[in-house]
Amino acid sequence: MAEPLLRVEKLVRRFGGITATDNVSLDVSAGELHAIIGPNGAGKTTLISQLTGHLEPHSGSVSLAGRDITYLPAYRRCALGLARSFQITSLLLDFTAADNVALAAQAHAGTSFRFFANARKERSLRDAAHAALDRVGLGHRADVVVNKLSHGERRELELAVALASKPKLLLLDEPMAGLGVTESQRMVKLLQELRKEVSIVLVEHDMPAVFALADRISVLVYGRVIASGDPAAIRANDEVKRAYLGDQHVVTHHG
Ligand SMILES: Nc1ncnc2c1ncn2[C@@H]1O[C@H](COP(=O)(O)OP(=O)(O)OP(=O)(O)O)[C@@H](O)[C@H]1O
Repeated sequence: MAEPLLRVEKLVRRFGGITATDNVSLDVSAGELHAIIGPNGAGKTTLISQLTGHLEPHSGSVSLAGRDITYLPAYRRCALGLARSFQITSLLLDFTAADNVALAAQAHAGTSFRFFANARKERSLRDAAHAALDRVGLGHRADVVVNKLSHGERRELELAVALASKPKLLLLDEPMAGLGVTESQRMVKLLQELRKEVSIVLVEHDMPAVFALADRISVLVYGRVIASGDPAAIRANDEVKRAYLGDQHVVTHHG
């Protein structure tokens, strides 16, 4: 079998007496959309932070395309093709949508933020920014200051920012959070498009969205993966039903 794009092995991270990720292991193949679900406090964000390099594990390992990245700093992982879209917005509110993406493209290209004036003018950065904005359907809003964008548009812009580094693997932490029904349907459609080009790890509480999008789902409860499988297997898993899905209305109206 081909080597997975991402391999997580026995990742342990404690906070005082809490084991936030407790021997978490999972594989993500190239082209896969792998969702991670679980109740509040299950360790999803802690897991993502260890994948991006914002948090060090106490033990275990993470490898990307066969390379051990467990202790690489975040910027080196980004250069290797890992991008994260944050649960809490990291956009520059007084800058335009295009500026935000151009800056991300510039950071990826390795040039200093001191030369931001150039990010605006530099043709290749501007083109990369517009291409990323087009991919998320925000091309027509390129020159709008982030402050004037709607919440849904900001979420889309965060995706464009993440795409600016041309990632192999995109880590998305609750992209649907705070979106209304129409906006989250748009986000699902957008992710359905993006997943054709980039592998995705998706942490999300919106179960209809997860079940509409995922190839595979891992369920975290108290820091442990209690099940991993395709959506049908997860939906039918008794332990998952007991621990998490319970009576939740798991339908696929985003389909
Ligand atoms: N910096 C920290 N210091 C202390 N405890 C932490 C820290 N970060 C997370 N925790 C604890 O680790 C556990 C896992 O938290 P985490 O935020 O990873 O869960 P989550 O599944 O992402 O939750 P949510 O769905 O609410 O975002 C929780 O018990 C949390 O209180």
